[in-house]
Amino acid sequence: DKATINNTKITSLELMEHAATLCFEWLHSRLQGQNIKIHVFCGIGNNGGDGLVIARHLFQHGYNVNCYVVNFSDKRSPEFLTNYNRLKEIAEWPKIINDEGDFPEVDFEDIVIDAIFGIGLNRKPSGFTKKLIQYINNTKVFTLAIDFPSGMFGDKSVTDKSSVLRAGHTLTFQTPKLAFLLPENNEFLNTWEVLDIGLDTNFIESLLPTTHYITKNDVIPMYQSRNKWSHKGMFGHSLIIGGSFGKIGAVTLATKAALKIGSGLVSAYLPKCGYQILQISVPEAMVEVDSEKLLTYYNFKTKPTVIGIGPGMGTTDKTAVGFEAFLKENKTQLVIDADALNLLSKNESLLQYLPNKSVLTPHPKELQRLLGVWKNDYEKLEKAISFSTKYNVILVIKGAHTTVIDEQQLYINSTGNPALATGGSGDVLTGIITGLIAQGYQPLHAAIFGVYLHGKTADLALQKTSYETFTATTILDYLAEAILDLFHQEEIADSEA
Ligand SMILES: NC(=O)C1=CN([C@@H]2O[C@H](COP(=O)(O)OP(=O)(O)OC[C@H]3O[C@@H](n4cnc5c(N)ncnc54)[C@H](OP(=O)(O)O)[C@@H]3O)[C@@H](O)[C@H]2O)[C@@H](O)CC1
Ligand SMILES: Nc1ncnc2c1ncn2[C@@H]1O[C@H](COP(=O)(O)OP(=O)(O)O)[C@@H](O)[C@H]1O
Ligand SMILES: [K+]
Repeated sequence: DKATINNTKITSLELMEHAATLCFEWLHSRLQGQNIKIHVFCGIGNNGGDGLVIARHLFQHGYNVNCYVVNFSDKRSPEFLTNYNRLKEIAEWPKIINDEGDFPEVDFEDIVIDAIFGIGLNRKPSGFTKKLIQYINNTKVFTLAIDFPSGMFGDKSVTDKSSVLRAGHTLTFQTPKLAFLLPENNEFLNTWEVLDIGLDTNFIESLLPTTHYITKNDVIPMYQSRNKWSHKGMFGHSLIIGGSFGKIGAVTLATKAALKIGSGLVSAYLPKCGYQILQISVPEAMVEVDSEKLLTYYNFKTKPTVIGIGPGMGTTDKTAVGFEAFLKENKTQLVIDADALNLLSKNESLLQYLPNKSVLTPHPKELQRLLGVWKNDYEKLEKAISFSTKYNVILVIKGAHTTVIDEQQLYINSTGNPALATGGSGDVLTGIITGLIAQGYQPLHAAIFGVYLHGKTADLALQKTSYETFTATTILDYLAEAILDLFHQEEIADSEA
C-alpha cells in the first residue's frame, strides 16, 4: 500500500475509497437494491475505514443499512477518522459498541459486513470484541468479510478458533493471502475472491516473493509448442513402474496419462498378472513384466527418459528389497508416488539415492509418513521446505490447492475442486508429470504445469458433469480441453476459489 501511495499520486484515503467502493459494487450488483437489512461492523483501523466507506455507499444507494464502530481501542487511523466524519455528515450513525449491551439484533435473513479487523490484526480478539464475533457466528447470518475474516491472521495460525468470524464470502485486496490456501483455515473461509485495487505490481514483484499463486498466466509461458518436423523421438520415453495383484488399475491410469499428455513413447513395467490388462487398456504402450503378482526384480530393459514409480506397487518385503536395489542403481529422473513414497518413509536412508529434482507427489497422509507430524500448516510448510532443500527434490503436496515446493519456493495451485476427490486421480497426476518431463519440461515446470492442468480438467468438466460422476478417467477425457483453454481468452485478474 505504502509503495503505491509513494510511487503514484494516489493518497491512502483514495486507495481506501477505491478498494471499499469495489466491495460495495460487488454487493450492489448482487442485491440490486433489495430491501435486506445490512449491518456493517467496523473496527477502528483501516479495515474499519473500508467498512465506513461501504456503509456510506450503501446508505446513498438507499439500502436498509446500519453501521457500528466496535470500540475496542481509543486509537483511530486517520483514514478511519476522515470516513467517520464523512458518514456522520449524512447519517445519524455509526453507533458505538462499547460492550455486550450494545450488540444490535441480527437476524438470520440479514447480511453482515465484517470490517472489524483486516491485515492489522496482531493478537487474538478478546473481551467484548470476541463475544461480538461469537454473537455474529451464532446467528448463522451471511457474512461478507472485507480483506480477512476478522480474527484470522495473515501469517500465523489461529490459536483460539472461537475468536474468528466465519465468513460466507471474503473479498480480499490485490493478492490471495497464504492463510486462505491452508487447510487449517478452511472453516473460517467459505468462498473468497481477490479484488484488484491497483497496487503497484512492479513493487510487489521487486520484493521477490517466495510464495506464488499459480494461475493461467503463470503456466502459459511454460507450454512447449511443437514444430512441423517434430517426431516421436523428440518427446521422450516415459516408463511407469507400479501395480500389484488387484491394483493394476493404478499403473494403467498413470500409463494412459503419460501418453495422453504427449510423451513420445510410453512403457509400463508391472507384475505379469497385469500384462493383458495393460495391453488391452492402453494398446499404445509397451509392456515389460516382473514376477506373477508383485514387483520383485525391477529388471526391465527399457531405457526411459523418465520413470514414474509407485502407483499400486504395494510395500511387501520382496518389493521393498527390489525397490532398494533399483534406487541404488538408477540414474534416471524420477517421479515418485504412492507406495514408492511409503517405502522411502520406511527407509529414509534411501532418500540419498534420489536423482536431483526428483518429483515426490504425496497426499497428506503420505507426507506425514515422510516428514513426521506437524503442529500446524505453517510448520508443515517449513518442514517440507527443509526436506526439499536437504534432499534436493521437488515436493508436490496434494489436496485442495496442491502446493509444489522447490527448496524455498512455494507454488500454490489455483485450479481443481472436490470432483478430484476420487480414487485414481493421484495416479493420473503421476502419469501427467512423468509425461511432461519426458517431453523436455524441467521437473519443476512439469510439476507446476501438470498440477494446474490436472485441476483444470475438473473445473472445465463441472460445466457439463457433476462432482459425483467425475472419475479419474474423466481427467483424461478433459485433458485436451484443459490444454486448449490455455489459448482461449486472457484470464481476468480476479481469481476465485
Ligand atoms: N491505504 C491502505 O493502507 C489500505 C488499507 N486497506 C485496509 O486496511 C486494512 C489494514 O488496516 P490497519 O493496518 O489499520 O489494520 P486493521 O486490520 O484495521 O486493525 C488494526 C487495528 O487493530 C488493533 N488491533 C490488532 N489486533 C487487535 C486485537 N486482537 N484486539 C484489539 N485491537 C487489535 C491495532 O491496534 P494496536 O495493535 O496498535 O493496539 C490497530 O489499531 C486492510 O486489511 C484493508 O482492509 C484498504 O482500505 C486498502 C487501502
Ligand atoms: N477437494 C479437492 N480439491 C482439489 N483437488 C483435489 C481435491 N481432493 C483431491 N484432489 C486432488 O486429487 C488428487 C488425489 O490424489 P491421491 O490422494 O493420491 O488419490 P489416489 O491415491 O486415489 O490416486 C490430488 O491431485 C489432489 O490434489
Ligand atoms: K474483516
